[in-house]
Amino acid sequence: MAESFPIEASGLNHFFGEGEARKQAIFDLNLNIERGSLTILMGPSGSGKTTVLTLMGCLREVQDGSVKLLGQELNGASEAQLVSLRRRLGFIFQAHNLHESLTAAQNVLMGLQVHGNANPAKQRAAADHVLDLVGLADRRTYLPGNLSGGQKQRVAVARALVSNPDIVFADEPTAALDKESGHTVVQMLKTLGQTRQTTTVMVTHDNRILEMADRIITLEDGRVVSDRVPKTTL
Ligand SMILES: Nc1ncnc2c1ncn2[C@@H]1O[C@H](COP(=O)(O)OP(=O)(O)OP(=O)(O)O)[C@@H](O)[C@H]1O
Repeated sequence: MAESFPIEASGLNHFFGEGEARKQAIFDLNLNIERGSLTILMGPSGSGKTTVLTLMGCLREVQDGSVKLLGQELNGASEAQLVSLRRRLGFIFQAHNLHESLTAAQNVLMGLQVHGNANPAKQRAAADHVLDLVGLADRRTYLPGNLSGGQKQRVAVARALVSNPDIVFADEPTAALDKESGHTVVQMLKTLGQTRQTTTVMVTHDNRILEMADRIITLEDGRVVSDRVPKTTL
């Protein structure tokens, strides 16, 4: 049997507002995303990127059409089904939302909280492992206030990855970073795609990282206007 895609959207529409104020934000989106790939969603402000990311990430209810995530239909899914799916996802946002009073390692451990009462020693080992992966092994006891912007974002990446998610959704993860730190963060996600088959979907305006993607999808006014492979990965 052919393996299914980790993300499949078909005939997806989305609306905001009620009555006269009702406005369609996404129009008939059809998209299959390959396992282990790094896909960038781009497009002008208001084109629907965040709406698509949050629909795919089980953060917004699917109103019309279909989104299948890891084989599970989201349209009509129960809260219990959504909760168990979210445990298989990692999220990285522009505002990294680290807890200022917790060390880097404790912030990363927060990424395992939703996963119940696994062995604390194993959880700490997992947190140390991902901090090592993002090059911050020697900063594990630092508070966010003592880390640079790039280091904080790498802690946020480690927190998203500590549960070994099947899919990572990232919204502008490099916006606050210098070129080198942004490159490091994206390279890390790309490597995970190759080593663990982690699938990443990333919204970005950052032209500096486009060529690192496997696929670039451009939205305009809620529709896909271009779906291409960057020249350098051909
Ligand atoms: N909660 C909301 N209520 C009403 N309209 C919304 C809401 N969220 C988004 N929209 C509208 O839906 C459309 C798509 O918005 P979305 O935030 O997905 O765009 P975007 O491409 O992510 O933009 P940006 O790059 O500015 O973040 C826009 O017209 C926006 O005004």
